[in-house]
Amino acid sequence: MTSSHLRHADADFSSSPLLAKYPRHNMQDGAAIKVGVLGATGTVGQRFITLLADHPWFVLHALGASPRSAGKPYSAAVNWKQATRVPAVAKDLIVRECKPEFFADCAVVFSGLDADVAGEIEAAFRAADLAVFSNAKNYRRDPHVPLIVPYVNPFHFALLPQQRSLHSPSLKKGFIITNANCSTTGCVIPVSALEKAFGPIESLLVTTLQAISGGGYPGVPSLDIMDNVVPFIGGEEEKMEWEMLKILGGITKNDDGTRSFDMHARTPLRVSASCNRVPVIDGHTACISLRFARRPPPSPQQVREALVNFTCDAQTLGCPSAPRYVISVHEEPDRPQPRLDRYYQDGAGVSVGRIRQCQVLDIKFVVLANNVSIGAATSSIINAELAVLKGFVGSEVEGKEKR
Ligand SMILES: NC(=O)C1=CN([C@@H]2O[C@H](COP(=O)(O)OP(=O)(O)OC[C@H]3O[C@@H](n4cnc5c(N)ncnc54)[C@H](OP(=O)(O)O)[C@@H]3O)[C@@H](O)[C@H]2O)C=CC1
Ligand SMILES: N[C@@H](CC(=O)OP(=O)(O)O)C(=O)O
Repeated sequence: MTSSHLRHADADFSSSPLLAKYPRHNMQDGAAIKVGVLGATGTVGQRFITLLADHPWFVLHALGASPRSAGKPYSAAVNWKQATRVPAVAKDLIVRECKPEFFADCAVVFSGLDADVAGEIEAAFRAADLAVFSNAKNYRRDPHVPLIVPYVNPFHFALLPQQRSLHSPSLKKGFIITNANCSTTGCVIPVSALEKAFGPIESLLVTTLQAISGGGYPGVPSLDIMDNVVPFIGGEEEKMEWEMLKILGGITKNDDGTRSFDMHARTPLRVSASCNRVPVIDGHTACISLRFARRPPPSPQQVREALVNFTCDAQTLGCPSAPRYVISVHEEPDRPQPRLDRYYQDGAGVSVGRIRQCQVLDIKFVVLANNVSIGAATSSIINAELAVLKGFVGSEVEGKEKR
């Protein structure tokens, strides 16, 4: 085991010819990349449809949902819950069953499938050599599947060639990439910014206040959540505790030439999470306290500056869905708040406030992230944009050579 640990520096695509092929502005007709959405009628699926309707590179080509919805035009199948109307590009598309043959022309397939069915369906799509970007939890722990938060660890794309070659039979274009649990995503973005600025974080305690939409539609019954807080979300705490380690962890090159995720190659972090459901429609809040490895730790003012100045590859490379600013830092003592801050950067950014000293660990603060946008659909879309820029989409060769 061991040897080199890959870091952000490995992800150098600044000279990629694909940047010239897929510029920031809209592409000419015919050059767009056809995409499909599985689970298109759900909470996350509807956010995909809204975001993809105006996407400069991707064009909606095929939609899938359960056999209950299949065969109907999208506008008839969906129980649309967005403030805007069903986009014209989607409303007349006939919803398909989630079978690879209906998506064969798609270079990218986004999945907002219910986790009860995502496992088998996503595996079938990958086996059909399709590139799948999933929101579901099923493959997040898979040792060959990158768990990517686009502002944090795009260098984990380096595992894709191995996923393709170890698949039986080996794949030319297909793979599965997952994004993280929505609460994990909101937390790991500021945490990675602090790690980048001040080095490893040793311990992290987090208490979440999670929106109802996190449970999909219709989710928690109104009589359970109105006038109430439910101090349990099945499986959520465990996911937050290990997902952060996989995301912040490194990649180890083994003696036999294969690569593995190594949770502790880059971080000594230990996480303890307490998760609560609250009567908020969208936007997960998390109260975080953490301890840095370095002594003395940074001051609250230094933490503030590091968060304000955070930038990432998705921005500098020109991913069209990357926000201009990733982290908004509030000085007001009563922010962030879900109702006021969940649409920061159209839901693609996160809001941080109440940065102060912690009397037990080092620093504490509050973070708010839109669970349906950066917590789900927006992350998948930016991951796909990064995959295009890295040459992993629609290409058998380029992705193997660029990392
Ligand atoms: N909501 C959120 O904030 C987040 C959700 N996620 C994850 O994203 C995924 C989707 O979540 P969400 O949108 O909230 O869930 P919803 O329950 O709102 O939507 C589920 C989707 O799956 C489809 N579906 C259900 N059964 C089948 C089947 N047998 N075959 C094919 N499709 C089926 C539904 O289609 P139909 O309408 O026809 O029943 C629907 O489109 C889940 O895995 C969830 O854990 C991840 C991060 C955040
Ligand atoms: N469980 C989260 C949303 C979600 O679906 O998470 P996951 O994709 O990790 O199962 C919530 O209820 O807010």
